[in-house]
Amino acid sequence: MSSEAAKQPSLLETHQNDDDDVQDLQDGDDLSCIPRRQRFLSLSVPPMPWFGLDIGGTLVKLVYFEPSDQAEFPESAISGEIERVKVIHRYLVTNKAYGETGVRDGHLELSNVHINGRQGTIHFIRFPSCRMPNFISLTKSKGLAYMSSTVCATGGGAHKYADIAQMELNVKLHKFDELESLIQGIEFVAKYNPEECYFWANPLDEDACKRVTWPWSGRTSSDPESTVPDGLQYPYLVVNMGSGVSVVAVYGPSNFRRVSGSSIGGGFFHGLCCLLCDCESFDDAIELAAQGDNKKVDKLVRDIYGGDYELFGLPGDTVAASFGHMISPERRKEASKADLARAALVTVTNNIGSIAINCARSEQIDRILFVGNFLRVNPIAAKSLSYAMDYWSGGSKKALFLQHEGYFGAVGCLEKLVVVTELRRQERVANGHATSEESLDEHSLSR
Ligand SMILES: Nc1ncnc2c1ncn2[C@@H]1O[C@H](COP(=O)(O)OP(=O)(O)OP(=O)(O)O)[C@@H](O)[C@H]1O
Ligand SMILES: CC(C)(CO)[C@@H](O)C(=O)NCCC(=O)O
Repeated sequence: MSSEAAKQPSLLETHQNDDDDVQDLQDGDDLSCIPRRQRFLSLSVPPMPWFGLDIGGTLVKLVYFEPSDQAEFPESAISGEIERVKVIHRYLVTNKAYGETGVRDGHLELSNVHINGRQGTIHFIRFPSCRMPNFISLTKSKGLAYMSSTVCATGGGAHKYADIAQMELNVKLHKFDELESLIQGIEFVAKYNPEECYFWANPLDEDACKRVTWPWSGRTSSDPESTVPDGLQYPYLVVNMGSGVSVVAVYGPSNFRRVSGSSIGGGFFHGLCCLLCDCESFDDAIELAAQGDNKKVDKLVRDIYGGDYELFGLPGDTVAASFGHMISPERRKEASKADLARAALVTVTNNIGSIAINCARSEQIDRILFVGNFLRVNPIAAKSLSYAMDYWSGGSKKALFLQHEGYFGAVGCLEKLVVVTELRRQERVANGHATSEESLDEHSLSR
């Protein structure tokens, strides 16, 4: 972090785009001077802006819904409130970076989606979880919390930060379970993006290897003439590779079970690379690993057998012992930082692959969906998992991947606005404040 940035430890150090005219949130701006209007809070639909927040062990994922339909503001909205929403909106969508650490993944933007009865675009933003205290201070100092008095949050941090949000911001976090949000988010995004799901064909063949779309739409296709291959039908297995790893078997909408997990995940890889290779960031660690050779570090089956372990079908180039060569001082001298980073990557990937195939076998599931930010900028892991699922299942099980990798929890949480709206409506009906329209609205709480 630059010394300039260090003086301003907030997410709000803007890196503006080329457009000089963009009106932005500046350090002097304080939106809380615009009076809070009870009118908004008296409606059952939560006030804009709408956010979904997934506060994970390493990264916070923030998704922001930008309405594109006409009813952006209720007729009752006052100009101050409208201005405030517009300023926040401009700030979020005209910047690609927020300070040193916040990033908007513009390439993932998802338009024409429907959330809570509104049509619009979802924007995807992430920043390190260690910046949460700065995020809260910023939200407080800029008065942003006045608008979003209803925040849907998931991930461990939704619990960890609930009291602080209440005390510092007077904001109630509506907490939703991270795995339920994850599955809901996956199904939501895949429904809107036909290109979302893909697999790697010929994963280990550099020339023939390619990404192939796996049409999700196939899951609902009843057209017997259809040549579209099967989509992601139930049941499917989700392997969420975040800081830690959770494995979830999904049998139908709202019917899922966490079947396994592991602490040897993205956090382990990142931590080990910082320790052994002096990496400053996850992206550095991945870049370094791409240049390394794990065979200089890992002991292979052929190092032990002189070839394959035929009786039990273990090929000679299978890793027998991760980091196994490192007991030798000579080998330690020969192994470069890149080799160590590659070995760390292979260790984590193999461990996850092994858990995934065992879970898929015991649950009798053929489609294995790998998600989570460990897969960000990490095709080595994705290709290796693809090969492993195919090899160890004799071709019966398939590794599938999703474009929005680590954002599904936040999206599922955003969709939970439907639940919050319903709760607000019920509260208003119970208190005798509901309009006749609200009283008649039988919004579904089914998901
Ligand atoms: N820019 C990044 N900074 C830090 N880690 C990153 C980054 N990009 C990818 N990663 C990897 O993604 C992992 C975090 O993934 P993800 O955001 O899905 O999980 P999380 O929600 O933080 O963790 P958990 O679900 O275990 O609470 C890190 O451990 C790291 O391996
Ligand atoms: C603790 C969570 C669920 C937090 O997201 C995740 O980091 C995880 O699944 N870790 C692995 C825990 C285990 O060993 O099962």
